[in-house]
Amino acid sequence: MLVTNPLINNAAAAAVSSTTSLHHNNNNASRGAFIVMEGVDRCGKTTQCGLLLDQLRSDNIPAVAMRFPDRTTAIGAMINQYLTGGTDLDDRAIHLLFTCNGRAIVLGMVQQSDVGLPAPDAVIFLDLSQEEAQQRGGYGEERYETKDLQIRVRQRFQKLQQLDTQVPWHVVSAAQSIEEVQADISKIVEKTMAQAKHKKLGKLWQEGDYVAACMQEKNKNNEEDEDSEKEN
Ligand SMILES: Cc1cn([C@H]2C[C@H](O)[C@@H](COP(=O)(O)OP(=O)(O)O)O2)c(=O)[nH]c1=O
Repeated sequence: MLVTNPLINNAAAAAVSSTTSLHHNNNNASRGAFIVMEGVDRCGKTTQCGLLLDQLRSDNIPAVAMRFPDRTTAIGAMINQYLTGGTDLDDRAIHLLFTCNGRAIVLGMVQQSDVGLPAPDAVIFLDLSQEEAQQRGGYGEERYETKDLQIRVRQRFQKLQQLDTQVPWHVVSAAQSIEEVQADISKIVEKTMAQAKHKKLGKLWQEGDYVAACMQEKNKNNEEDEDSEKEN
């Protein structure tokens, strides 16, 4: 979910899985806030974004939601075909389609294609274990909704959170009741909107962060390779 200036409609979140977003423009403020809601499939992004949108509007705060991938565009239709199993695509090709559609898919070198996109004022990460997500409705219908992949997605999110020195990440337990998650999100959104008024909107993966992230990723991969060689 994003809460943002309405001029920005190509917001990006550097992560796997669908992102629901919300744009907000408060006339009394210099600008609105841009907030990304993330998490594994079925953690509750769509539900919580809808609740937040209703709440902001009932408080007379203009807000707009955006969803990634946006399956209504021509590129979104190609992503949809891939996710629902209709077509096969090379990993790099699907990554670029996600980027063109407004978001990224994995860490490391592929971050390059997202450098310079608007950076969120906050990321709200709805944290849910794979076991709990699997018990929720509709799980397993799409290509990425497999146990192993979703476990890796959650680990990648945790890594991304450590690498992201630019954007504040807020981890909310999505295993709570809908009302408890909603209350946690409300507090974060309120604080983020107040802070965003006085801040310039940043750009995603500025060169320094990007290079640092790639180096960390490369070192980690080398360590993992060495560990698996020792095990073999
Ligand atoms: C928010 C929430 C959703 N659900 C269910 C409703 C939906 O059938 C399913 C997925 O919710 P949804 O909001 O669509 O998740 P996402 O957008 O992250 O994929 O989970 C719960 O069981 N408990 C919850 O607390």
